[in-house]
Amino acid sequence: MGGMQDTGTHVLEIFRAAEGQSSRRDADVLASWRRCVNEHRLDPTRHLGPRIVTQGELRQHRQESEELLRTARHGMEDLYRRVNSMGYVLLLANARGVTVDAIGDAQLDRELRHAGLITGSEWHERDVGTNGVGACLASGRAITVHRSDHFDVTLTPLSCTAVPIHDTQGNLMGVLDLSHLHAPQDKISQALTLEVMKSCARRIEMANLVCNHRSDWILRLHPSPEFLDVDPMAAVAVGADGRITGMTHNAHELVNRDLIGRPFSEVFAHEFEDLPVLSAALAPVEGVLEMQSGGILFARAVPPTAPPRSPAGAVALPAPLLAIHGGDPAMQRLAERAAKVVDRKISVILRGETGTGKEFIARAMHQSSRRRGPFVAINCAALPEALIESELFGYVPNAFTGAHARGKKGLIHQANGGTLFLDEIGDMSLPLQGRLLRVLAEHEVLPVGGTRVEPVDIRVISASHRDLAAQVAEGSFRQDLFYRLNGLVLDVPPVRARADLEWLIDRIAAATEERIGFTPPARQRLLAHDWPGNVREIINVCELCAALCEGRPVQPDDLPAHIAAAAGQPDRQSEHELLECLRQCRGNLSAAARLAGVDRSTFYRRLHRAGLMDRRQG
Ligand SMILES: Nc1ncnc2c1ncn2[C@@H]1O[C@H](COP(=O)(O)OP(=O)(O)OP(=O)(O)O)[C@@H](O)[C@H]1O
Repeated sequence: MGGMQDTGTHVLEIFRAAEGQSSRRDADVLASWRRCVNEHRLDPTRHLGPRIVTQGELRQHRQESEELLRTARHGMEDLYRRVNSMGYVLLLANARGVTVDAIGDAQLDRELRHAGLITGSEWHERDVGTNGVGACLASGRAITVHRSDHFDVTLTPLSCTAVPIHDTQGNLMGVLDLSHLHAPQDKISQALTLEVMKSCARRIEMANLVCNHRSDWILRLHPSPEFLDVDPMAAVAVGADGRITGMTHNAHELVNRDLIGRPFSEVFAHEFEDLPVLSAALAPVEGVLEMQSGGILFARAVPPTAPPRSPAGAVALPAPLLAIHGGDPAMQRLAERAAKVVDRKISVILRGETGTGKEFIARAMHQSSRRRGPFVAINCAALPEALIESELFGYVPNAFTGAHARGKKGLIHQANGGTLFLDEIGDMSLPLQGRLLRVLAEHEVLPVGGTRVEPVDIRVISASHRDLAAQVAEGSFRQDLFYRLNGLVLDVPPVRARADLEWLIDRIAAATEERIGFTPPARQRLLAHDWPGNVREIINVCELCAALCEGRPVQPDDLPAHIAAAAGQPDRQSEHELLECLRQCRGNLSAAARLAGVDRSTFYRRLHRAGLMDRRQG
């Protein structure tokens, strides 16, 4: 990268600013510099550069950011079309600062890679110093980090304009960043970019609100009437019970008070029943809405486009749990039961074969809960016996030969305020089971070599592919620990028993970097394959296809031979046999499946394969 700032001058300016000297830099940039020096203890003389996460980590980040990716993609493409060939790259980072999507000029590929402006780069301010994504995440505000505003001198040729994207509940979902590799010296050159980016984020949030709140009234808001219909400044969603259910971030600023969950009439000086009057059908001119806090806004109400949500008795699932399946009845039941306990002190055991998504579900439960601490996963079978104790419980300074002089926090401590996921709990040794029991019973950890216990607040989700009750009976698992862990048992079905196979394949395909798609014959082969239990096999196939196809749709020939051949296998029951089972059982799917000698999901899949049923039914 050319145009780098002189290191000495740069470092000096940062240190002076961190000491509180006045500066002509923007206040948000100065605040970030100060955080970097005083809180994160970063050294401006060192080249920090973004870490590039592993492929596995990237897949995980993309899966967790599914809603963000879906929400932002259209807006990103639209924006990129306007700045194409102008030396820009558009990045989408999740709330942890990891780039989960990027659109850039293919001709600049080498330069972009060199600068780390690619998917999988991690831009948290704590690691990389002041940068667009990191500073935007830290402040929650739109920002331009222009050239020498960057903390790391090697980033100073760049100009990065980053805007926050919020979900409909007001939580920061991620950051959209437009970076220029060789921006002009003058920061004012980027003023327009900042405004364009803000408007792009606003429209993304607006589209997301409309898409996620089809059953609610949408109220578009603007301080003046001219833009109300074409580009409203903000919007809120109002549910059938008259309470505000969602908003775009600007609504919060426009109305200047908390909105989510509040009755409409508490925020505005109008009754919920008045909303139809503000709808376009009844009011050819925009309505004037008075706020309870004083002041007025122009408003246009759009009626619901879908029937009301949550019929009596149905559980409203939080988004992360909603995203663990695509209509499989057993998974739906699992998600509903899980949703009921996410914020309770009930221990959960996830039971299922290896690779069925136990950790994936545990993460979704953590994300659905109110716990703000981290999710820490421990594979009890993979930790080396000699290390397991110090890894779990930590140790005090110089606790044993080779120990770190400053001591170390254990994994249990790291999960404080969050969720501890204990995978393969059945493989834990009996002595360690005893120590874990103490942590769970007393809510405190005793580090190795220590004499003072430290309090911890953790929620435990454990997983096992073994039968823990049988292990208790044979004496290899402590009964008292079993009772502590065994609150709610959730059985995770293997892939072969899932009725949402097509959804699962599409979801995993969409999470590949190339976002692969399948031609109809390839899709048919994939659906006809008898998958084993492990989701990882689908991941492997999708990644292989992504590598082989380089962006074009996947053909049957691109699939591994055993899958490409699947459609010709004669293992299927004939259409006649399937229909006969159904007829004998008067259309009762479960009974027909029993009659055919298979489980319900397999029977259902066979019906689908034989073209006798739409996969979305049933
Ligand atoms: N519903 C899903 N959608 C997309 N990917 C999934 C889903 N469920 C699981 N996966 C992916 O499948 C892989 C295996 O899942 P996970 O590690 O959660 O399984 P596990 O049951 O905990 O495995 P193990 O028993 O080996 O620890 C992971 O990469 C995970 O991200």
